[in-house]
Amino acid sequence: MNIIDYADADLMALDVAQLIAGELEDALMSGGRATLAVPGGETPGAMFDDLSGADLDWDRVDVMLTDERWLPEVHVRSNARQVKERLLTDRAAAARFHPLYAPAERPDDVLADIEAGLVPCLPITVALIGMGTDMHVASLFPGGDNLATGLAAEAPILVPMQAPGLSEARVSLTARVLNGALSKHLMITGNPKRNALEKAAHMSPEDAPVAAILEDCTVHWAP
Ligand SMILES: O=C1O[C@H](COP(=O)(O)O)[C@@H](O)[C@H](O)[C@H]1O
Repeated sequence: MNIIDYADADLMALDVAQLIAGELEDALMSGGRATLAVPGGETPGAMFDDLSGADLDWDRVDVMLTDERWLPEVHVRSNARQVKERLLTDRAAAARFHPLYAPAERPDDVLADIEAGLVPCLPITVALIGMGTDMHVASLFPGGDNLATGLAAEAPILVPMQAPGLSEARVSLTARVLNGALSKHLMITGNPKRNALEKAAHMSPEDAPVAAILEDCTVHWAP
């Protein structure tokens, strides 16, 4: 595993933002568009703050989430809400955002439409992925009802996901789509996640979904 250790989370945020900006800039040099996939949760906020001011042709960048909680964007737990408030500001406000949520009772009702909107943005140029201490990545949860589909070689772009203990339904990019990214970064903080990651490296993706995305992935860790 390629793990970069940082002295603290602020330094990690700054470095990851610079790395991602550089990778997007390289991709944009060919004249086309680039796609950035980002996680929700607590970990990426500071990195979003740093990346939002990067001097890039943001109007040629598509931004999508790795996963979403099935909640309207006004909800405090909405991953889209955080992306809009902390990443798509400053220069990055010019990027094109592709939400994974649409107003419908269940993800299944609108998933095909959301997937159709993502097709032109694939493959992902840079995927930043988050992980929980339970070893879930994106919303590929251990014990999730659609985990097998989310890990399958022929998986669709998105899977709906329900898992024990979750307070709402989820939608997630599948491991196939995350692994199709030209560059993959996993960003985690704290010893419990570090220990979980090291354990996961010897486990099956069915038990530790993060194991499905570790190949060719750079891990960034701060205490
Ligand atoms: O629920 C989620 O959790 C993971 C990890 O979040 P964190 O708060 O521990 O950083 C996140 O990567 C995912 O996008 C999110 O929906």
